[in-house]
Amino acid sequence: MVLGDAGCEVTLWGRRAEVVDAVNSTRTNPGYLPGVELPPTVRATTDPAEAARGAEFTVLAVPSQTLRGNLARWAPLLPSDTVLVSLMKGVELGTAKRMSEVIEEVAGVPAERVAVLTGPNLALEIAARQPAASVVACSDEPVARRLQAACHTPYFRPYTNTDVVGCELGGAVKNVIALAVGIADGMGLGDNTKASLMTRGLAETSRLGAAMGADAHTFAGLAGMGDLIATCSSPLSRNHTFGTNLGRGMTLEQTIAATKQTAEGVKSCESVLDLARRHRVDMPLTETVVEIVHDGKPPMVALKDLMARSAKAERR
Ligand SMILES: NC(=O)C1=CN([C@@H]2O[C@H](COP(=O)(O)OP(=O)(O)OC[C@H]3O[C@@H](n4cnc5c(N)ncnc54)[C@H](O)[C@@H]3O)[C@@H](O)[C@H]2O)C=CC1
Ligand SMILES: O=C(CO)COP(=O)(O)O
Repeated sequence: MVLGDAGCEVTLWGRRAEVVDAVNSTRTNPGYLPGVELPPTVRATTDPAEAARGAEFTVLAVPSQTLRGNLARWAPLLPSDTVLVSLMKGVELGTAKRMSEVIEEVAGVPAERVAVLTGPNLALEIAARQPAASVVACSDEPVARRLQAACHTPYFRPYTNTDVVGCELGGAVKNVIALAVGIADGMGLGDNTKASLMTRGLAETSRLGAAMGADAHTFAGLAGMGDLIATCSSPLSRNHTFGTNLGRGMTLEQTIAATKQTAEGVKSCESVLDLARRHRVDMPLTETVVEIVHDGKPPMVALKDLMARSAKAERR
């Protein structure tokens, strides 16, 4: 919708024929975005070759853990000069790779042909065409500027950045922190607790970023603090809602059953912790989320353990 509103010709690929037909015949996607009118320049197809044909940008927005398998099928169909754009906010389980790294590896393209779009961009608010800012990151700045022009509309304001690592980490780790804040919400805890989790969550994201060569400024920007605030405060966030349900006492199975869409942090908390261990970075909040979500640790016990950690300086 954003690309179409910005004047691009867009071909969406979808795996379900009934969704593709609905988009083409009604110009809406009733299952996901009821009532949102898509621009006339947006069409849909179930044929990936048709979607890829002649694409200046190939925008990838499948759940992170499915990217490798999907892209392996699409890669041979892509134009040789297309720029691949990741909207995904996750880290691959097993490899601990960021989405742009998976793209480079599977599509066999250099980093200059891979870009990332990220920021405080809750889908339902964007679909309502409410004003929002965002970041388009690419190691090749002219490519970032081309993508910026392609998605700039009166309601969507993208800024360029060349720090791909920092932008991707900001997007993936904030989902883990949003789970923690949601859990606190579900436990009935107040704003001091939530602000403390968000701030210390950003501190551990920045520590990981420093170890991985990211620019510290990125975490104070839209891809870091901006997205963290939106996701941790909004009832529209799937990660925040997932955490709230856990904090209210629902089991993991009940919470998964109640979640219709992707809550990336549920899987990525494990791959972020894997990354932290590979880089020898202490990420106590991420570790706590893994313990609650995957090891069944009761949230109240987890919180007590977090608070009982040894006293530290704020900046290390
Ligand atoms: N929804 C949001 O507000 C935002 C989402 N994102 C990111 O975008 C990425 C995708 O998220 P959403 O679109 O919200 O998730 P979603 O769960 O709403 O939708 C993902 C789409 O992929 C399809 N899908 C699911 N499994 C698939 C598979 N194995 N192969 C092919 N297609 C599959 C689904 O049918 C659906 O159409 C995530 O990484 C998320 O973090 C980023 C910014 C905002
Ligand atoms: O990334 C998002 C907003 O920027 C969406 O967050 P959720 O995936 O938690 O809904």
